Amino acid sequence: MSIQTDEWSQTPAPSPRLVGASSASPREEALERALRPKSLHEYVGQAKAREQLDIFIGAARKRGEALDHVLLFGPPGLGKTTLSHIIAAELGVNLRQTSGPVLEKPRDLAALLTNLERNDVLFIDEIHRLSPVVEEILYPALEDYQIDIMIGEGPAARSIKLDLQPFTLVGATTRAGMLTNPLRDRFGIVARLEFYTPQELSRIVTRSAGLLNVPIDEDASLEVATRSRGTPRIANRLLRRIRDFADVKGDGRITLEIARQALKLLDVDPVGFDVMDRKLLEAVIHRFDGGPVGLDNVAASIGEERETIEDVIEPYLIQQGYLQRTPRGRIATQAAYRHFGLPHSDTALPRDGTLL
Ligand SMILES: Nc1ncnc2c1ncn2[C@@H]1O[C@H](COP(=O)(O)OP(=O)(O)OP(=O)(O)O)[C@@H](O)[C@H]1O
Ligand SMILES: [Mg+2]
Repeated sequence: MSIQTDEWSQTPAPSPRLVGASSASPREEALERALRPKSLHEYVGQAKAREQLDIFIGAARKRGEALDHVLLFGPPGLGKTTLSHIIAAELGVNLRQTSGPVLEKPRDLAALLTNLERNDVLFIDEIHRLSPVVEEILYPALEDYQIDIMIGEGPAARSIKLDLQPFTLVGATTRAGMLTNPLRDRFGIVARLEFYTPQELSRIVTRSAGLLNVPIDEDASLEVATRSRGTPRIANRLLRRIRDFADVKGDGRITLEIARQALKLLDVDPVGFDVMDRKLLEAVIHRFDGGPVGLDNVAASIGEERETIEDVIEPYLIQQGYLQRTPRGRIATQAAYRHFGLPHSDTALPRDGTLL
């Protein structure tokens, strides 16, 4: 199996955060690649997605057919890119990788599609950001392994059909809701990736520590796991920073005490919230009286993009029950007040004068 990354796959890096979930510098990305599990067997957690893929991949292999198209969705850093590589590896085929925003013209995608070999995997990251004209090319490609291309110009121009090799599209997105219906309907396998439990993350931390040759105590590994916002990318980043701390302040071994001290220095609080999580919750509580407050107001108030709030910050806060998304806006829950040691006034909740 070979992995080819073409010129189109270089997306601009999002704004860096200390240990945030988004992809960061090329160096961070290289380290991330080194820690990536290479087989379904090594891939921790996501039992449902793993089981599904295991069966469908096995069946496709047995029949020598292309796997059905796969859509992976979920918050950043949960393992979508990792899983796409694993799918190609398990199928024993090539992986071609690109992303929605860099496929500007139909011919960019056509060139990729016509170069695919039989049963190859085409991975399109951020597939919700495909332009409509490019998406149009994709429909017949996905359905009948065919594309229509224009030959010539002016009155002599004509459209011809080109046959493609059977292939599997793996699409990844942080927002399934932003996919058009016709595109979403063309995926036979849809896997939603969930936040990981501390136990699962602890296995990932221990595995990564082994690969990095860092001795780590079991309780320290669980501590890092508990404070990683349910996200393997964050767990691995924290591990690397704590390793530096252990080298300088200790003898290189990550003990519970070393982990705690390092996490404090990294400004990661006991439940794993980072600076941005706290900033958002505190804004809703203090500036908007606990909410409901609209997303634009929150964004302006903390100086962060709407998309970053929706894709990166909010999902974990909502999943953990600190924030609620309602039609009238965001509301800080009792748990959020408790987290900051503040009294929660229930009477403040129905803001429109109605009583519960
Ligand atoms: N199930 C897993 N088991 C072990 N490690 C994992 C798992 N999932 C992810 N990781 C680790 O987390 C890192 C981030 O995963 P990955 O890049 O696949 O996330 P992503 O969902 O593609 O994120 P983004 O939305 O930002 O593209 C990987 O480098 C990998 O080491
Ligand atoms: Mg990715």
